[in-house]
Amino acid sequence: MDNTLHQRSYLLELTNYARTAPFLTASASCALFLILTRLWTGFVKARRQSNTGPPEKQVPILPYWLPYVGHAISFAWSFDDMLAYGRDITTDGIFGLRIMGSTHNFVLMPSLAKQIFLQRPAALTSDDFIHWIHDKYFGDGGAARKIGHDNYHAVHQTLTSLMKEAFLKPATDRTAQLVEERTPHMFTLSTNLASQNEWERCAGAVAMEKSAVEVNLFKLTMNFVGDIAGTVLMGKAFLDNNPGIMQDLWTFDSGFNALLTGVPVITRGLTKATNARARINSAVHEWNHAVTNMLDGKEVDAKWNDLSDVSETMRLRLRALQKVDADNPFAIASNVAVYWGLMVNANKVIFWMLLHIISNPDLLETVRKEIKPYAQVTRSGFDSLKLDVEGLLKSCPILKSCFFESMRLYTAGVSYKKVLQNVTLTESAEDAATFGKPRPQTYHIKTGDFLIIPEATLQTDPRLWKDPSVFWPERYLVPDEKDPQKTKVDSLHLFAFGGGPSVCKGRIFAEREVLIFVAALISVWDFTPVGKWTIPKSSYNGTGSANPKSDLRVRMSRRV
Ligand code: HEM
Repeated sequence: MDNTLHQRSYLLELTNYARTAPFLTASASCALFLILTRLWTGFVKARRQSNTGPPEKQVPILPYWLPYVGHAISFAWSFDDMLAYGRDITTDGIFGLRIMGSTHNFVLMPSLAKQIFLQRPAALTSDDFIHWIHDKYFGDGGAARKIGHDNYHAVHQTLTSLMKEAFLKPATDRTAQLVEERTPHMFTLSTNLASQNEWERCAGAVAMEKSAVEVNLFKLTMNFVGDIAGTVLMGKAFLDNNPGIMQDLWTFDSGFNALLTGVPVITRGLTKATNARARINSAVHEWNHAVTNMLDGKEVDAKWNDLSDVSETMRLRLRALQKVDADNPFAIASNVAVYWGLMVNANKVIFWMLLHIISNPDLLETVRKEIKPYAQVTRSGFDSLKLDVEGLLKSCPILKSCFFESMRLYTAGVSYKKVLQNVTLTESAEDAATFGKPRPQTYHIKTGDFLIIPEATLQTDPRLWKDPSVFWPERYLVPDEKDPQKTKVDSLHLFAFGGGPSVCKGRIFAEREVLIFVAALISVWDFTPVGKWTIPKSSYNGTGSANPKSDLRVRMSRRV
């Protein structure tokens, strides 16, 4: 009785105090609430983290301070730091973040990633993620969502044509032909800037003594590759009629992260990105109409007279868009997405791979020796470079291994899936041992959660890759089981192109493109640094492939 009275008077005293100092009381209550949330979520994580408990368990979620909001702020601030932190503090194959009321499970083990790739689209879908990108980044105003599941997929499935011969053969042949024609004659060095090729103008090309040329290597690579790749996908007329389109694309790409948040335009950079997007969308809108009319046998404006070189995939997409009677915002965003996907990944990988090879004299010599039979250079006028693409793809293991290593270090793809049906994932014994766990464990992922494979986090995990920050050209050369005297190239646990139904459909072409450009450039040109060789730090506009934080100036001179 005495005790109860004592408690009541204490409560009364507390209430009176709160009335006299409401601000202080509210602040103290908030702080207490946050601390309790942090303690409780920390406790739950520690329990779930246990590697010695039952083999089946729920995903450990990193502790957080704010209910509902969870990790949203730190994730938006720097998602790669957040993911690296999550990876480094857990031995599990998966960890969770709470973001605005939903659970996002990040997968760290290759064996779990492979199981995710095997799930049917009825269990996991990327649609929500893709629709969000279409809405916020490509600016379709939600058209991809509104057009309905069946219509959306009727258009989407045309992407598989990127992996079929009807696209691949002409696209590879055209790329090789343009690279052969242009690589030995990259520079006009005209004193009139307007007469220069776009890539030399953008690269600030300057003629030096002994017929050397000084350029900014990243800008040169982006624009030289972009011009050819864009021509191969969309046809020459698209670039001829839109001379500023590539520069607009780089500006648009630089706004990826910011546009994706959907925050209204506030900075100058974002305004520039939005304006560039408007110009790209308008160019693709006009092109969509011209090519559709051409396919229908209708008359087209004289400037679109020759559309015979539009790629098979883009023709199929325009037919599919016509069939589902797509409105303009959906038709535009659908085709801009493919053009953008083609333009902002492979050329960056080419830059990094080229730089690692040319800045390492021993590696350069080895690769040149390996590719020599498949990249022949002579001084004979315009026919001075001949590429054997088949040979480059199949008989140049070091070149291919350098490609994988560049992908590992300089791409950050993300496979983002919503869980439509409960999913169970089990770690392999090998992965569990690699992560230092006494045994593999199984996780149950609930409907409504998200499952994400952050490729860059896996690609730089020291448990999976020895010296993960080192560019190691021979990393993927493994003994051939059929003939132990020989080595073969194995991509190991590299999933830079994602996997499962949403896997990168451009991956076969991308590999060909990268090997063709790198082989051609190092066969025709010698590169020396202005100053000394440095590998710049990399940064991402979001996911995708890395940009260098600074460009680097090099001198190029013809070898033969
Ligand atoms: C080295 C260069 C490239 C890298 C690293 C890369 C990476 C990726 C990744 C990580 C995805 C998402 C996969 C997933 O959700 O699991 C993707 C999707 C895609 N990529 Fe690539 N990509 C590259 C080059 C290309 C090229 C040259 C094209 C040609 C057009 C292309 C077209 C696409 C398309 C259309 C998709 C969407 C697939 C779908 O939703 O079904 N990519 N890419």
